Amino acid sequence: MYKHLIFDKVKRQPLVYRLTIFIALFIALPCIPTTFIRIGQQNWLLASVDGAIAVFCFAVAYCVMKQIWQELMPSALSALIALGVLAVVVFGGQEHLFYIFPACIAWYLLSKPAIGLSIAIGINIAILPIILNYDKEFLIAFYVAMLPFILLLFCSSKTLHSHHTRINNLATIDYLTQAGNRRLFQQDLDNNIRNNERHNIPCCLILLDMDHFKALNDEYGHNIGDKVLVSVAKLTQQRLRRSDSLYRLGGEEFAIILSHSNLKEAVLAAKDLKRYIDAEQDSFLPAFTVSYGVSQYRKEESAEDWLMRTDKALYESKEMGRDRITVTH
Ligand SMILES: Nc1nc2c(ncn2[C@@H]2O[C@H](COP(=O)(O)OP(=O)(O)OP(=O)(O)O)[C@@H](O)[C@H]2O)c(=O)[nH]1
Repeated sequence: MYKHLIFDKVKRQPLVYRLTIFIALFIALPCIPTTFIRIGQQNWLLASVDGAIAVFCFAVAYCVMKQIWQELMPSALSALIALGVLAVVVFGGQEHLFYIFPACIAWYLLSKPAIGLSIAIGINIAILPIILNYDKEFLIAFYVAMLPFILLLFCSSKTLHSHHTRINNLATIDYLTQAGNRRLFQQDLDNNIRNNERHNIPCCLILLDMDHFKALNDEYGHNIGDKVLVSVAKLTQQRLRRSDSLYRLGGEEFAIILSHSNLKEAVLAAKDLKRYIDAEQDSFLPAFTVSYGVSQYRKEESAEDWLMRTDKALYESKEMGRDRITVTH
């Protein structure tokens, strides 16, 4: 019964944690009998090294399972790897090689991949002269045993990468239109301002706001309204250059940051976009128009001031009758 409870707990962990628990147990379990064998041989040094490794790995598995002390894990694993290298180099315990590599992989899984990989490669190169003195059969057995871990490394790096991309998308992409969200907009706006201040790279902003969207929603329903929003984002994305990015600021308001563009180029881009959106609308959806505000970043202006200035231009478009572009200089 208790066994099942533990198994269930492990099964509920994310894949990366499950792999780490597996690796920690893979290292810990063989260390128990070897500790007793060393005690029998009265080899106290290696007995304490093996005992320490077993305790260490059980502690790592426990902490990962309980998801506690995560921030201590890289240090714990570093200590484990150091202990392994010490055992190999100083005491000549060649079987300790078997956990250095998995421990590096656990390091890689739990922390930054680049650091984990560098440690794994660095340690393997460092202990190469010692390994080369071992007999051939041992080396073949060692690398064959390590093969599943190398495969694990590749599989887990793919999983980690896709997890990372998913989390990043959830945090920065608008779920409806797949444009960047307001948080990403704020970040990119700051980055563009920094680039302008440091390298004098011009950047522009276009704000877009759907006209009479409330009326469209009221007449055709919220679902059709959503489809219109998706369609606006799609048409806009089709027209943007690689260096331009689209964001949904909320409701029916969008923004485009044009990195590397001056005001003249931004006005041309806005006119071209307006023409395209007006001409290419989906015939299955109700017709709509959009108002625009265009501006270029002015030196030493804050992000809020720049946004407010562009918003004023957009407001002017609305005031003047909508379905038009207003430029602020
Ligand atoms: N379908 C849909 N509607 C939304 C969404 N977010 C906001 N809206 C609606 O967008 C409408 C915006 O209305 P207003 O701010 O009055 O703007 P408007 O009717 O476009 O008028 P003007 O901007 O002055 O032309 C509101 O009715 C909101 O409910 C959304 O995600 N989907």
